[in-house]
Order: sequence, then C-alpha cells, then structure tokens
Amino acid sequence: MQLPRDIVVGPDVIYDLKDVCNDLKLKEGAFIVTGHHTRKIAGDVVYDILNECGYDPAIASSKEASMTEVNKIVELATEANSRYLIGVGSGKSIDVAKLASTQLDLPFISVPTAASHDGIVSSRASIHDNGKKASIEVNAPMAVVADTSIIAKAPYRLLAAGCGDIISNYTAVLDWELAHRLRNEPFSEYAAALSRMTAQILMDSPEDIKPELESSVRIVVKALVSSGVAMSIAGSSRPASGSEHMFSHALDMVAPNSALHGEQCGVGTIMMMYLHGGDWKKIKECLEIIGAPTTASELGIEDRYILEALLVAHKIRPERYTILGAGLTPEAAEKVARLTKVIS
Ligand SMILES: NC(=O)C1=CN([C@@H]2O[C@H](COP(=O)(O)OP(=O)(O)OC[C@H]3O[C@@H](n4cnc5c(N)ncnc54)[C@H](OP(=O)(O)O)[C@@H]3O)[C@@H](O)[C@H]2O)C=CC1
Ligand SMILES: O=C(CO)COP(=O)(O)O
Ligand SMILES: [Zn+2]
Repeated sequence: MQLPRDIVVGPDVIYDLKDVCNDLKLKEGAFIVTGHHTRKIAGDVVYDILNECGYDPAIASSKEASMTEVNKIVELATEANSRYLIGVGSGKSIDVAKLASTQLDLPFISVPTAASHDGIVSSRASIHDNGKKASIEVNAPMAVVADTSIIAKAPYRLLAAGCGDIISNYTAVLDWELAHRLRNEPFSEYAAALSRMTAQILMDSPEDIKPELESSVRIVVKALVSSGVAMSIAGSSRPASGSEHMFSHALDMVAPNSALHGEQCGVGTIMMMYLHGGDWKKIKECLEIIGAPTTASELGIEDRYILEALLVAHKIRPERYTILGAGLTPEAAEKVARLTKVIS
C-alpha cells in the first residue's frame, strides 16, 4: 500500500513547499506540471519558491488528461533531467503529472488548487487514451500540499463538485459489497469503512460547506484525502468509484458538454442510491444544501444524454460489477431518472 509521507493542509502552506521538499530530500530538478488557469494562481508561485531556493525548476502547462499530454511531459522532464515532478492545479494536471512521474519512476508531489476530486492524494490516474478514459494504477504522491487560502478562492462550483465526489462513496461501497456477495470479489472492510465514514461526515452537516470559507475547504480537503487513502488501502478505486462513476464516465463520452467530474458523480449517486433501494432523497437534499447540481438542467446537460449514459454505463468497465448489472432497460432508465427528478 502506498501512502503520502507528508500531507500539509492549511492557509498559505504553499510557502512550506520548500520544507516539504527538503524533508523528502528533493531539491534541484523539479518539473512543475500545471494548467492554463492554475499556472497564474499557483504554478508560477511554486516555480518562484523553488527558483528562489536555487533549485532550478522547469514548468509546463498541460491542457487535458490525455496520453498525449503525459507523453509530452515525460519527454520534457527527461530533456530537463528532472528528478521529481510537482502537479499544481486541478484534477487533470495532477493526473498527468502523476502518471508521467510513475512512467519516469520519479517522486511526485501534489499541490491541488481546488478541492474538486479525490485524486489529489490517490494512487490512481484517470487518463484519456484512444477516445476512452482509463483508471490507471500509479505511484501515490510522496506529499500533498493543499493551501486552503488558494482553494478557498477557487470558484465555489469546484468545492461543491468535490462534495459530490465524496458523497458518491456511499453507492461505490454498496456496489463493492454487492460484488463481494455476488461475485466473491475481494473486499476490504477497512477501506470500505473509511470511505463510508468520509461520506457520512459531509452528510451529517452539509450546511458547514459554504463559499469562501476556509473552514469549509478544510473539511472537504480532509475528506478527499481520506477517500484517496481508502483507494490506496484497497489497491483500486472500488471504495470511491462504483455505478455512479460509471454513469459519470458514460456521460463524458455521450454528452457534447459534460459537467465537472464530481458534479456528475453526485447526480449519479442520487440515481444509483434509488436503484440500491436506499435513501436517495437524503443524498439529493444534502447536495442541494451544499449547492451542487441535482438535475440534468443544473448540470447543463440535456435529459436525453442522461438516459443515454444510464443505458451504456454498465459497459464502461464490465469487470466492475455494480447495481447496474447487465444494464438497465430503456424503461427502467427513464423511471429512475424521472422518479429522482434528475430529468423532468
Ligand atoms: N486520479 C483519481 O483518483 C481521480 C481523478 N479524477 C479526475 O480528475 C478530473 C476532474 O478534476 P476537476 O478538478 O474536477 O476538473 P478539471 O481538471 O477539469 O478542472 C476544472 C477547471 O478548474 C480550473 N481550476 C482549478 N483550480 C482553480 C482555481 N483555484 N481557480 C480557478 N480555476 C481553477 C482548472 O483550470 P486549469 O485549466 O488550469 O486546469 C480547470 O479549468 C477528471 O479528469 C477526473 O477523471 C477525479 C477523481 C479521482
Ligand atoms: O474518480 C475516482 C474516485 O473518485 C477514480 O475513479 P475511477 O477509477 O472511476 O477513475
Ligand atoms: Zn471521482
């Protein structure tokens, strides 16, 4: 099991990066992978911090989580003789840096600028290749530096999306238990309990999550860290990714304009909880309090794509058994989407 050695969360901790690097015996040879927006927000700050220490860093922006971008970063980091990689930004930049560092067999540090997904700490990378998204086992970050002052200034939509990604742990664990019972799939009680407890913390007090509040960011970041740790314990994304994630991945494929990963997973959780016979109304209510989308129109996605995604979701990852089983009939898909008021 791989876990980060240092996890630093709090206001202005980006300026502790030098100490974190020193603790890990990482000095010269940083390669910073950042995004187009997040470069100005934090990528250049990280560059300046390391440059002022005389560590001679290199920096590149990545535009998408694709194998093309991973190959580009591997090439640039090799040319620069880099000794470690730092992913600074959103889910896509972090995933690209994570996979590139694994391919190069170099240490990786995660510096998220938004609390929008639990990949900030996980030993997985979600990368597009040949039109399909793959969840790849990678080395976990050696350290995570989550500056809550930066994250609190990110658009609130990103924080609400992170809550959707956490709440989705409920149905992910139910799917995992189902697969364990029906298919004798290996199951970790500890990873499942950690994942469920993480979702429970948010469900118990969703009103604590508010825009521009450093305390809200701290709650969500800590939950995302726990969720990522649960994946590392399990050695797969099972504790945090079930049928609701398959629905989100399917939506990414069928909808012309998909929404944020965590937003789609939250809406997926409402519908998958209905299929599990659980309290889907509570999930919906909790997302509403947080201010995350609960309907197709709030996602900015037409109803017909929701139905299309529901029909193909079981094919996204056939080896991962979930409540979707061999797939929904068109009538069942329409029923779950209408009853849960995801479509009107
Ligand atoms: N590896 C894993 O275990 C997991 C991976 N994922 C993956 O992560 C991705 C989703 O990540 P997510 O972060 O939701 O979405 P994106 O990576 O699509 O980022 C959304 C946008 O937010 C911007 N952004 C980030 N931080 C800030 C900020 N502080 N201020 C202003 N804008 C900001 C980004 O800018 P910029 O253009 O600079 O990037 C980007 O345009 C998906 O590809 C998903 O599959 C999700 C969960 C787990
Ligand atoms: O998004 C994830 C967990 O929140 C990772 O899951 P996937 O394995 O579905 O990419
Ligand atoms: Zn997710």
